[in-house]
Amino acid sequence: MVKQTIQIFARVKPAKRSTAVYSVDHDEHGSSSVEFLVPRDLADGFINNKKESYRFRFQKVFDQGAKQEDIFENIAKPVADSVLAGYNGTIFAYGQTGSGKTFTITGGPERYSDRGIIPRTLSYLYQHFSKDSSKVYTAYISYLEIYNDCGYDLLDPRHEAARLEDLPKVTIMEDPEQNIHLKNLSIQQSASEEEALNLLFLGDTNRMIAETPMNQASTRSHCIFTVHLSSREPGSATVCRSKLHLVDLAGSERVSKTGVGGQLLTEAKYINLSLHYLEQVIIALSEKNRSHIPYRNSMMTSVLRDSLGGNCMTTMIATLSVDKRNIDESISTCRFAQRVALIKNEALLNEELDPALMILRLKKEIQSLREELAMVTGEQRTDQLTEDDFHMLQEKVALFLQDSDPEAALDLGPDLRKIQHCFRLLKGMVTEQQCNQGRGDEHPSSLHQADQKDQDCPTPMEMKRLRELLQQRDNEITILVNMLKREKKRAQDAVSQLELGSNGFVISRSSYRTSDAENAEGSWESSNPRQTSGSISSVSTVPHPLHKRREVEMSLGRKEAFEIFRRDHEDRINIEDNKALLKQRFAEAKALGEQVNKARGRVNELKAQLEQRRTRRAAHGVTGGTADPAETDPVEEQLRAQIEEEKKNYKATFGRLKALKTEIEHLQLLLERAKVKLQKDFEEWWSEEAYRLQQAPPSEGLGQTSGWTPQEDAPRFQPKPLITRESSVTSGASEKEFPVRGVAEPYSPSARDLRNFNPSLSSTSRGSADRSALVSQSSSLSSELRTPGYTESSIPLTGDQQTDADILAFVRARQNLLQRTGSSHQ
Ligand SMILES: Nc1ncnc2c1ncn2[C@@H]1O[C@H](COP(=O)(O)OP(=O)(O)OP(=O)(O)O)[C@@H](O)[C@H]1O
Repeated sequence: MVKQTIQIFARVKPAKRSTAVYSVDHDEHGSSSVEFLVPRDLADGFINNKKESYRFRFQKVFDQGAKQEDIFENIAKPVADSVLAGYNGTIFAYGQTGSGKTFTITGGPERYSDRGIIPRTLSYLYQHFSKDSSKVYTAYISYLEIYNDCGYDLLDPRHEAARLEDLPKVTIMEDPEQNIHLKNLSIQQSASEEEALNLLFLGDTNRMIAETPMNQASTRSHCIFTVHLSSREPGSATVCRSKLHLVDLAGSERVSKTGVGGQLLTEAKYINLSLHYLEQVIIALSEKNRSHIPYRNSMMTSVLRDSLGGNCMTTMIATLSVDKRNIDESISTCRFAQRVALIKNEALLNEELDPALMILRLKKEIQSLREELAMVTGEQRTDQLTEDDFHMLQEKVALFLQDSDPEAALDLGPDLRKIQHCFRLLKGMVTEQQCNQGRGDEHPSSLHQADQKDQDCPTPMEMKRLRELLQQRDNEITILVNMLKREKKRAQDAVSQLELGSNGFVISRSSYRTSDAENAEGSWESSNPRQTSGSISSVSTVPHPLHKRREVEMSLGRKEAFEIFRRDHEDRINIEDNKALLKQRFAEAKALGEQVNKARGRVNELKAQLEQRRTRRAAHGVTGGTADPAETDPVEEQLRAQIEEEKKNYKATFGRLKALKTEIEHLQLLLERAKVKLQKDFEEWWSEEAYRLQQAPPSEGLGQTSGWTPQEDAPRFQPKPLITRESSVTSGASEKEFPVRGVAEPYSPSARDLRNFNPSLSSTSRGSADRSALVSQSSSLSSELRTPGYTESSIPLTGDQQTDADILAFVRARQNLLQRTGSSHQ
């Protein structure tokens, strides 16, 4: 058992604006402290120039310049090492919104070097698995989001979540031993780093997709990424199981400061409530003699119960923002950390016997005991030995006696009849020898005769010995039968234990959600997951998380709009940079691949030369040449040295290629995610604009300056599920007003609507100025429709073939009419 207080670290986020007065000091013991100097309030009308100083001690404080690599090396690596050694580990980030929790735990979305603790730890763990051949490792991953005290499974494999509520709901269950079970949380096997990263990106993407402007999940929810690890030495029945929780908590700011209302206030209350409960748990734990710790008050504290005051090595990272306006929040984050540092955990090595392996072992033991028992009782062989058997046994005994080796054994197999017969033979020989010694050697008799005689008239001494032997055998049989019974009972117990799943693991055994409480309990992995119930075996490989999302079908106009939206999107530069980097990395990988192949080719070539050289030397020796085969050949030596050199070369290049592959995969995932985000932003913008046009009064809407009536231009749309405004969408008025089909059809703002639109502003923060710009562009579109020079591509189309055909027919008819009446140029 390792007793350890929770380790606390602080990280200061790089500041853009003017910062408060603060300093970071490192002492000679390796720990550091951060100090804030805050001006005293203006009091009683006179200026007090004194400053209040707040100093907080941490294991280490990482100032603004700290790299992700430093954070991993100093904070995450030691925790990962203890998880590999079989202890549970938790790292959680705590701090106000925007202070860098997600950046620290998951990483930034732009650069490979911005990878956070999760991807780096996964890399480290899988590298360790491949290096350590003394153990067999298995890793499973789960990703839980807690929002408004409800749990959601972020690894939902259906990839269709448009809202958080679409994700499977995870609930907490507690067994009589007070172990927490998370029902409906999928735990997916991950055989490689790539699969694990795919799962991380799948979870992050589900989180992002489910996020709406009303629910900025990253800010308002807690996320727990867990690696469930099991390891065992080959053939051993002892399994080491450990868990690593990497936790990104919700923003810790106080409600009063956030100035929120309505739905947001409810959410903020929940966040603050759960962080308040976290604080209560931490206060209770840091107080001596407190028997009740209020874990059950919130889902988050229930899930993290082991990490706080339990069987876990826990580390907290306090993320600090040193902007002037955030200084009080940073101070309260530091205060929280100081309390956390008082909590003592007791981490245990999570070793247990694998029931399945135990059963196998016991079965083997039972089988060998059965054989032994059968041998002792001879119960399985009731038939008589044949003449041939007698003959063969006689020969064996003779050979055994002739063998001068004192260790020589008489191998008769588990057959009591044969053993007894041989004993009789040997006894006869001994008796005969004794008789001969008494009477001289005048009556040598055959072994068989001795056997007969022995059987006919046993001496009293022999009788006594035989009785003793019989008694001994009876005792042996009783002992063996008892042992057998005991083993059988143990095996049965182990089977029932396996069925009950009564080990210390607290997460549902089946990979995908289980529908009943029974299935939710028990071990999350058996020695052979493919044989367990549930579908854990079916998820050994993870499809690319983002490819499975349904492609949004776009009309031509919408595609054009999307192109412009993309061109002007704030992420475009990053995307382009990453694309260029990816291209460069691909080229490097190609070159390295060629180098690897060349090095391999050279090794093979040198090996062939070496072989040839050896053959030639051998042939030379055979044909009477002078070369001494024992003598070292300098050419051969040189070839060997060259091979070694090339091999080193090959290994180094191959290592670089492997690292490059990881980087390429990461970049690809970043690009995929950026693509999904872009698509999502576009959809949101599109729905919002269509909605706004729908709501706009005629004077503001289309057709104000044209002969194209407002009714004709009234936009129709079907909003995306991310923003639900069904009530306004289905307003009867707009349905009636549409003259072409008489039913509400989706409306697509034309690409022209977007020409001067600046998507660098998020859909939520975009101001009304942009919207009116857009509206005026949209209205100019109607005037185009009046002119004979318009092209069909400039007409707002819906993407629905039939509707578009109707619109175009209507526009053509209208133009014909205008031409005929001579009003086309009015
Ligand atoms: N150490 C850092 N170096 C560079 N950029 C950072 C750093 N920390 C945070 N950032 C940037 O600051 C912004 C906010 O960070 P982040 O999203 O990690 O904050 P957070 O604490 O997780 O916020 P929330 O509570 O809303 O989830 C992001 O754009 C992030 O990339």
